Amino acid sequence: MIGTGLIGTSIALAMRERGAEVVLADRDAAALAMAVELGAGTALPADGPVDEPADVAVLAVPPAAVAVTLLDAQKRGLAAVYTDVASVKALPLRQARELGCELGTFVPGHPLAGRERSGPAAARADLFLGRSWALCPPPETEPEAVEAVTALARACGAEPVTVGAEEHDRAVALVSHAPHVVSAAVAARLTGADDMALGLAGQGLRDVTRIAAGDPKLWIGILTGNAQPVADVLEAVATDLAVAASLLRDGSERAAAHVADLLLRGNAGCSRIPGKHGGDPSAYAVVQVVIPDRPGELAMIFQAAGVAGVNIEDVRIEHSPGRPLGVLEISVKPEAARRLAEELRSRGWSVPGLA
Ligand SMILES: NC(=O)c1ccc[n+]([C@@H]2O[C@H](COP(=O)([O-])OP(=O)(O)OC[C@H]3O[C@@H](n4cnc5c(N)ncnc54)[C@H](O)[C@@H]3O)[C@@H](O)[C@H]2O)c1
Ligand SMILES: O=C(O)C(=O)C[C@]1(C(=O)O)C=C[C@@H](O)C=C1
Repeated sequence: MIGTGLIGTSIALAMRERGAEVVLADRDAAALAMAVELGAGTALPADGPVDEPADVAVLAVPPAAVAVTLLDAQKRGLAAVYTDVASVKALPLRQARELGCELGTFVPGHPLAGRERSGPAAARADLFLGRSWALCPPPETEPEAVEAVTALARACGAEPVTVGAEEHDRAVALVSHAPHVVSAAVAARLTGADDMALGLAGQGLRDVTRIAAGDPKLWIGILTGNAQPVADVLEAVATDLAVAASLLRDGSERAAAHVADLLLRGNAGCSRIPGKHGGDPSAYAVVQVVIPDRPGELAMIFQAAGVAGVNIEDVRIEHSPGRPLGVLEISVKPEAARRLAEELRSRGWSVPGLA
């Protein structure tokens, strides 16, 4: 593993859980030491060739560092197969080609999972469970190399998806990169907000701005590395926003109907975002349980689900800090929803829906 930040350490931890031997490197000694301390693997000697090449070397460094890191790793003979995890794919591949890297053993990759925090301390072995992992091998890549990286992605619990580098970049401009900029633009409005306004912030603002907390240094590399596709999406979003603003100023009923059209298109777009397993999000039923803010409450609810023989597919907690109650939303197979609701009611919890 070269690069022991959030993604590199998360992959290393996931592979360690599956019993793999992992060797780690990072130019930042503190990041490397933390990853070793977390049990992600052992440190690779700083330079020179290695006695025994690894099966796969993962380059988990910023997009602009991928090609030079690949060249260096290949010169050292670190592994049989190489992959990276950068959020953009055409740029590192083009740079790798220009630098004369060996492309037969290189499988550009991108796990579609992450966090708004950087560094090894934020790493999680379960980060990739149920997520897509894009693989963008160029024509030169050997099938055995693709197979090895496919197996790595699967071992981390992800679902490999093979796609061309340019097509990948256009897709993530829409589903990841432009949304990041939009989130940042909303959050940026808050810098001058007064404390009273900020005190009124609810979950909506937190949902829209979570990713805006991401590392600007990493993100500027991602955005400039995928500039044209991101700019295309941002221009379309900006047009929608400008039209909505001028319609709201207009204030007429006809104008309100046009704004409502944007909101309806928003609903339609939301409903197209796949659920946890990449399937139809409506495939699960949601059981809502009112929970008192007491220690042990969640454990008891999960135990009750186990007693009822109900597999929990996903959970989410809605609660306003400082309030004594919250709502636990448990996603289950539709046929199990009523059984779970009855079990929870029989144990004294309030389950308002599913009469
Ligand atoms: N953060 C996310 O949500 C996310 C998700 C998927 C993919 N990615 C991609 O994963 C890669 C790593 O991102 P991260 O979030 O783990 O960042 P990070 O900042 O947590 O970690 C990056 C690590 O790479 C190291 N590094 C930088 N240049 C290096 C070099 N030349 N040689 C060796 N080490 C070097 C840094 O010291 C750092 O420890 C990026 O390419 C990013 O686009 C990020
Ligand atoms: O969930 C987050 O915090 C992320 O930023 C993850 C996210 C994404 O947009 O989904 C961000 C960039 C990566 O390349 C892959 C995943």
